[in-house]
This record gives sequence, C-alpha cells and structure tokens, in this order.
Amino acid sequence: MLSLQAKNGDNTTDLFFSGDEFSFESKNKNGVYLDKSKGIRIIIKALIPQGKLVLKLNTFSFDVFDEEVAKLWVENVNVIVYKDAKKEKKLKIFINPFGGSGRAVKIFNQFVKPIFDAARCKCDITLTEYSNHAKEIVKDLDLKEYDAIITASGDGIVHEVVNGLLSRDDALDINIPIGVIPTGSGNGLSFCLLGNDHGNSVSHATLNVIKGVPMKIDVCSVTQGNQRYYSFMSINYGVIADCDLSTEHLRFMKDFRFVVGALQALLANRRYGCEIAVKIVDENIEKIKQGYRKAYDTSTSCIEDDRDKSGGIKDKFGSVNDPIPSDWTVLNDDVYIFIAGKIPWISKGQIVFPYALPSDGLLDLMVVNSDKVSRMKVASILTSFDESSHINMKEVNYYKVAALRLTPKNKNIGYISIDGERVPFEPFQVEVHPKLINVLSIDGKYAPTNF
Ligand SMILES: Nc1ncnc2c1ncn2[C@@H]1O[C@H](COP(=O)(O)OP(=O)(O)OP(=O)(O)O)[C@@H](O)[C@H]1O
Repeated sequence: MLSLQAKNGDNTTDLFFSGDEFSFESKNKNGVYLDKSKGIRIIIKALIPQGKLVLKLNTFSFDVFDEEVAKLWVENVNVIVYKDAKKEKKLKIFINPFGGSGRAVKIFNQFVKPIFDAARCKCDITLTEYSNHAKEIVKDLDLKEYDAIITASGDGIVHEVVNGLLSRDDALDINIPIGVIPTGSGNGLSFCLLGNDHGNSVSHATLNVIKGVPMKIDVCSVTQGNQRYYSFMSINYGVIADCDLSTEHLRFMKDFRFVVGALQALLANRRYGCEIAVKIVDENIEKIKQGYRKAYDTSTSCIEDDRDKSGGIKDKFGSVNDPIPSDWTVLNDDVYIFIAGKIPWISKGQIVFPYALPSDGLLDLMVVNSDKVSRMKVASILTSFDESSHINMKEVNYYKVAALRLTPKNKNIGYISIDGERVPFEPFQVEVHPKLINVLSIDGKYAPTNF
C-alpha cells in the first residue's frame, strides 16, 4: 500500500499510488512544503511485505518539479490502486476486547489504525461490552453514515453484525459491506477472503478493507422453535461443535483449543443420535468438484437474485415447525460429525468445505455416520481438513443441499452451534438465501482452495 501526499502552498492535492500493495493520502498543513518554484514533494506511505505474513507501513518521499506531471501521474496511479473501490471509507468498527486471546484493542491500535489513518479512512469505533452488543447497534445504525461495517474480532461478531443487519425492516435493501480484521480465535471468514497464508494477518486484512469492493454472499436462515437466526458460516452438531463450545475456557490456547476439544470428545466416545432430512441437489463428489472449478474459473457461480423483496425475508421451505417436505431425503443415523456450511475455511487450516461458493444458492453438508467408523478414523478425518483429503474418504458423505433439518435424538449429548455460537439443543431447519449480505473483497472471490 502506498499513501501519497503532494503539497503546493496550502492546497493539498489528492494523490494516490500503488501497485497491488499501495494506497495514498494527501497531506495537511503539517506536510513538508517546497516552494512552488522548486516543485512538489510527494510523500508515499507504503505497505511493504515483511517476510511472508506481514505488511509493514513505511514512508518514502520524492520531489517532482512539474506540478501538472505530478498530478497526472498521481491520478493515473490512483485509478490503478483503487480500481472500483471507494477511497477514504467511513468505517463503523466493532472491536471485541475479549475475542481471541484478548489482545484485540492493542492489535488494532498498533497495527490496524495507522494503516486506516494513512489511507484516510474515518473510524467510528465501538468496543463491544457484552454478547449481542454489536447486533443491537447494527439493528438501529444509520447505515447512510458509513461505507462499511468492520469487525475486529473472530467470527462471533461477524455473526452478530449479519444478524443485526438481517433483522432490520430494510434487510433486503441493505448494501453496506462487512469487512473483517482477524483478532478472534476462529477467523474463518478472514481465511476465506485472504487464504491460508494471510487469513490471520491483520495488515493484509486492513488492506482488504481499504481496497475491497462489495461482494455478495449467501446467508442461511435457521429456524429453531420460534426463533430465527442467520448463519454466514456453519451449522454444527457432533464432534466439531464440541471442539469449539466445550473449550471456550481455553481461549488462551488460540486455535489449539479445537484440538483439545476433539480429543476430549473422542476419548469420551460420544455418539450423536439424530434424524437428518435434506433437500439434496448433488451428492456426486466428482460432479461437485467440477462444478466448483467451473464456477471458480469463470466466475459464474452466482445465481440470479430474483427474490420478491416485499414482506421481508421468506423461507420457501417453511420452518422447523412445518412437516418435512415430501421430496426431502431422510437420513436416520447417528453421527460423529455433522457440519453444514457456506464458506470453505472454518478456521486456520480447516478447509472443511473445499467446494463452497459464496453465492451458488446452496449449502455444503458433510456427514460422518458413527456406524462402522472407528474413533481413529474420526481423528484422521478431523486432521485432514488442512489438505481437504477428507472429501475422498469413503466414510465422509459430502452433499450440496438447498435446505435441511436436524432433529437430535439423545437428550443433551453435545452442542448445536451456529457460526460458532451456541444455540438451544433442539431441532432446527436451515435454508439458503442467495446473496443477502456483502463482504469486502479485493478480487470478488473467496481464496481458491486448490482441491
Ligand atoms: N465485552 C464482551 N464480553 C463478553 N462477550 C462478548 C463481549 N463482546 C462480544 N462478546 C461475545 O464474544 C463472542 C466471541 O466473539 P469473537 O468472535 O470476537 O471472538 P472469538 O470467539 O475469539 O472468535 P471465533 O468466534 O472466531 O472463535 C461472541 O459471541 C460475542 O457475542
């Protein structure tokens, strides 16, 4: 990232330059001033790669003697740098001071804020004070005041922001994008946007916010009892839900807590009884793989948004309280793993759904039945997500579905989680709503999963 300033008398000129890693700012009266006859000094603030994982903010300057040439150069560079992205964004930022290992505020002030300042973004910051605080604020936020809502947190605050936006009366007309700065322990959405190497890098994530444009993504509606939740990431029952929710007290371990959770669940030999009913669209893994590749290469994954916008968000398959539609398939087995999701990564190195697409109108579902599967095999499935080799294992059932319902059978064995947040241990139904939310993305895609 570069930040340029040019000064000529007291008039500042908007100067921006960058290749892939640059953005700019013009300078105020404190900038170094060269007399007009001597030219213009251009100050460049650049995000320079430092090693593989971090971008570091540096400042350079050079003098230009012809003001017109300087302006032209800067204007052209500006177009290259920002492309369609809005410059100097006004950001509503939520920081969860207790997310991840509890260092979000320090990380934000030290590494994120200086980059936003260099790019002249305006930051309106709220430190979340309790669970659902961000959701409450977003529900009543004057969205016209901002260009994006940013979470400096894990996926929990993203979930709150999504739910806050979609519980508004104007939910179907909302275009404000969400940007993510990964300071939580999971950070699944950040990995989807930035890939495995940079998903935990706050400097890359900040650059993604600065230079990102809105990208539409699907969101799932989940009905449970008389409640409705929205899920952008995953819905979990079985070992993976246990990994997350039984280890909340181990947050200091960062993502290693998920390993501890898996060991606990397997040693306890828990079986998770349930009935799963699904509206299957595809269950042939080769066809699913080809569909993903084609959609990814040609960017044709988006289904048309032809929803009727009157009367808010409507579930076309009804709710969990309705009879199961007759064309759904009922899988009546106990499971070790049940996870349905809309995004490839659920946390660092955990590419559970390598064929998930942001806006194909479908949910990816993975089920591992507990019949005839050893605990060793479950352990090997859980440790295969980094290379997504689980999709080739015969014990793993991978589906593309439009909707599903899960009814737990054994009372209170395990947890049910939506985007990592615990919900009551009761039946739930999920369906996908295409293109409901925008996220900021530089290239309009999730990172490739390469599998
Ligand atoms: N001040 C607060 N006190 C207690 N809980 C909070 C506070 N602010 C937010 N929360 C809750 O903390 C939970 C976790 O938030 P967040 O996603 O930021 O971190 P994380 O759990 O470390 O990351 P991940 O969800 O990816 O594992 C959310 O459910 C949110 O509602």
